[in-house]
Amino acid sequence: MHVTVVGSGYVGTTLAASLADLGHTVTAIDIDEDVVATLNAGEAPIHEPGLEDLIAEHAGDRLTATTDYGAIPDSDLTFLAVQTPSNSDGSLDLTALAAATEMTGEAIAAGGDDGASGDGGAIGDGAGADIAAADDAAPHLVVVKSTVTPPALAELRAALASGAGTATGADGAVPRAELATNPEFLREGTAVSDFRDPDKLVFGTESSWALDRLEELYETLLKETDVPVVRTDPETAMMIKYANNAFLSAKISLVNDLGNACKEFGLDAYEVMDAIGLDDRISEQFLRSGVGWGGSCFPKDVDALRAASREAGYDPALLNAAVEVNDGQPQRLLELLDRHADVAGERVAVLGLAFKPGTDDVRNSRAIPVIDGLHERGADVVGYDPVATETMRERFPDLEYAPDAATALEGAAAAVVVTDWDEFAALDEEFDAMADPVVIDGRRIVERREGLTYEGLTW
Ligand SMILES: NC(=O)c1ccc[n+]([C@@H]2O[C@H](COP(=O)([O-])OP(=O)(O)OC[C@H]3O[C@@H](n4cnc5c(N)ncnc54)[C@H](O)[C@@H]3O)[C@@H](O)[C@H]2O)c1
Ligand SMILES: O=c1ccn([C@@H]2O[C@H](COP(=O)(O)OP(=O)(O)O[C@H]3O[C@H](CO)[C@@H](O)[C@H](O)[C@H]3O)[C@@H](O)[C@H]2O)c(=O)[nH]1
Repeated sequence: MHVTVVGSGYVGTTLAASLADLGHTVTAIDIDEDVVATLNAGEAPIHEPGLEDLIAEHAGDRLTATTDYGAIPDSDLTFLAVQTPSNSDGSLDLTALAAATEMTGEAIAAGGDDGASGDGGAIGDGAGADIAAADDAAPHLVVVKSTVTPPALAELRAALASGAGTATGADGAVPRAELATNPEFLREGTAVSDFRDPDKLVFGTESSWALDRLEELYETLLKETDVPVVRTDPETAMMIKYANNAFLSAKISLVNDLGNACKEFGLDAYEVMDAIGLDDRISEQFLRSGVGWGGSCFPKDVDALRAASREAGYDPALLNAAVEVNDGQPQRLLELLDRHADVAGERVAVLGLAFKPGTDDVRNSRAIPVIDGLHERGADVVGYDPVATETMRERFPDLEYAPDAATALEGAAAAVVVTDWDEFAALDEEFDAMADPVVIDGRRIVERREGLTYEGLTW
């Protein structure tokens, strides 16, 4: 199939390159000219293991990038993978996605003589005009990949309809575009392999025609794997996405709540969690306590779900508490540090800047409140991350960034560990170069040993 993907960030680029790898012809559209140039040069605009190889293999062949929405009407379907950030009150900021949706609709309407859909036949040659539709006309399928609260889908439908307009079919006006949802569950750091081997696919459609299109698109994946497919309506599909993220975030917050209690009791939360993870009903995954959850998804999605629920008349108590616990973890880490060192005027190393290992993404990284707290204490902060230095530099341009962990630790009065990069587990004599070997570990990655003043956040 010929697929257009609007938005070439973490999700859109992974989707575009992976669909090309499945054999589809993919046009990636982004408003950022640098992103488009990078893709067309066969390079990845973001750090994601395996992505560079896929792009290098397919760029210029099955994968092309452009800033021009004109490719949309000639494609069989269009994915929307534009960002959906939070407003300052936590609610969903739909501005970018609604604009992209309307522009997609306009491109469909302006699709020209040979039709609004790759195989659907002619529908229109301009928005709002008197248009004679071919008998076999099908609308263009626009699939929302971005994460959008169920109530917000109404706004996207309106934006799509406003852009695309209707054509005159045999039985009267017919929409030129139909909306579906196909939420994404990939994790950063393992995005490419998550796409190829997902836990589930969720198709939210309003017609059997749209469902058939999605089944056709994912045919190879469905044959290669025994991935379960959830077929439902667009709103339920998006609620599944939010419920998934809400559940996982709340699980980590519960683990942190229990972990904080363990710490006060002088117990090791990891020993406790390893044991409860043996219960199939709990599962061993997402039981790692520490400095909390960050990233571009959990914080904003939980906030958007809370805001949308409140708007609908329900205040979700447990989700509110999950956020409260999460917000408290960086503070607890700093309080542990205070017990061992007065860092005013002292060099303090922050090991790990990315919100998790395997990515250069620092959105809502726990490193941000930790660095803020260190600055409040008057510390001289030096940060180190294997790949996220440049992205964090945008947030903290004046911070000192070390080229490696050893340099960051040299002469430091304390070190705090924020990201569980594997390489931190191998650190040993590097700590001996510290002015005072105080290590506060927010991820249980550094080995506790003789000669270190070591504190784990929950152990
Ligand atoms: N990052 C993840 O791990 C992840 C996983 C699952 C779902 N999601 C959801 O997917 C969506 C995208 O997230 P992301 O992290 O890839 O975002 P991102 O910020 O990395 O990328 C968004 C891209 O869209 C482009 N863009 C903005 N407006 C545009 C327009 N009008 N036309 C074309 N391109 C436009 C931007 O230039 C940017 O390159 C969000 O809704 C997010 O919640 C993200
Ligand atoms: O036991 C754990 C597991 C994770 N985390 C933290 O939780 C955050 C999120 O981690 P993870 O879920 O692995 O990464 P994301 O890439 O944010 O992926 C989540 O968010 C995506 C965007 O919605 C979804 O697609 C994924 O399914 C969902 O796992 C990170 O800060 C981790 O450090 C913990 O603190 N303890």
